[in-house]
Amino acid sequence: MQSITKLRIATRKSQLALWQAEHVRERLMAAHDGLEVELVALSTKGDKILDTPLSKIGGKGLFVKELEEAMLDGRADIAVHSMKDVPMLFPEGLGLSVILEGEDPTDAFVSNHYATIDELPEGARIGTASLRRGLQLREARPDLEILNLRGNVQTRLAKLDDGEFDAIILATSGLKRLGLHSRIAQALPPEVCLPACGQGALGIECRLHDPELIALLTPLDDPDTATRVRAERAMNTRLEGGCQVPIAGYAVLDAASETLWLRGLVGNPDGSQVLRAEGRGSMHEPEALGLRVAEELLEQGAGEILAEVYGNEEFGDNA
Ligand SMILES: NCc1[nH]cc(CCC(=O)O)c1CC(=O)O
Repeated sequence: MQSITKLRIATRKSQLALWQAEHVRERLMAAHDGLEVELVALSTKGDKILDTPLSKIGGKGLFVKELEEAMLDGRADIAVHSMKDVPMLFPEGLGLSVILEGEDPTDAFVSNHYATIDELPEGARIGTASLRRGLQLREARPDLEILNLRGNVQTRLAKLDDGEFDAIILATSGLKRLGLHSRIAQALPPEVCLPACGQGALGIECRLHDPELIALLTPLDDPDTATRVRAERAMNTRLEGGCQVPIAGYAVLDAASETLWLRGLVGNPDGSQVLRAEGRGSMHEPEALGLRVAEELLEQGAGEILAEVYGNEEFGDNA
């Protein structure tokens, strides 16, 4: 017998966050007859401060802290996160309970004038605040001018439409969720732009000592996506990747052979040094594979590159 009759979801107020929370609300109501689910919309530090590079505001989990406080003091029961924004460590008592089926994990090239990144003319202006995206773009096209671009998805699109940029890069998943498929000029293949760890996947955070609540959430879990994300996050954790780092990690699951293929990348922001490593391993041991790929990157000098980035004030967004 299910005794929880009402659940509150803490969410940020951006359209994408609201879409994601609403999606989980509908999934939960479909899984549990008569369950009432309510959204509790909160402003986070990362949403309020838009004129400063994220690195200067400081603190990991700029977008999740307020949501976690709401769960800890009982104003909310769960929080829905884009997995790529979720820090590696959780406050005492909280943790991830389920990972939902993932959307397309790629990055999207978005432009009003050019169909692909290769069509961009020499010296074109491209907007992104992500070190990960910036360094891979520089590597592919050293001639491009890479400019800082912050704000939520709609703000970023508005800046593109105002002519500030010839193109911008956004997560394909975010655009699809918001019904903005038509904005995607080109889904960048992982060979051109390896996605962020956890990109495209949603996770639910909750109080871990609440078995009844966790049982209620379990039907939403997608084990294949969870496996993929666990490998990517294990790699990120070993590299001590916070959220504002030039690290990419992308795992692909082959269910038939029960193997996982993980590719990782670390680079310095100007793209002058880009390290890559990859590995295959059992889908039953995703963390072991993540560790192995991380170790290979560290052997190539990833630690030195990251130490330099962490010591530098200028680094940017986590996308
Ligand atoms: N950094 C912001 C952010 N966090 C999650 C997404 C949506 C994609 C996802 O679910 O991973 C986005 C937007 C973007 O990167 O364009």
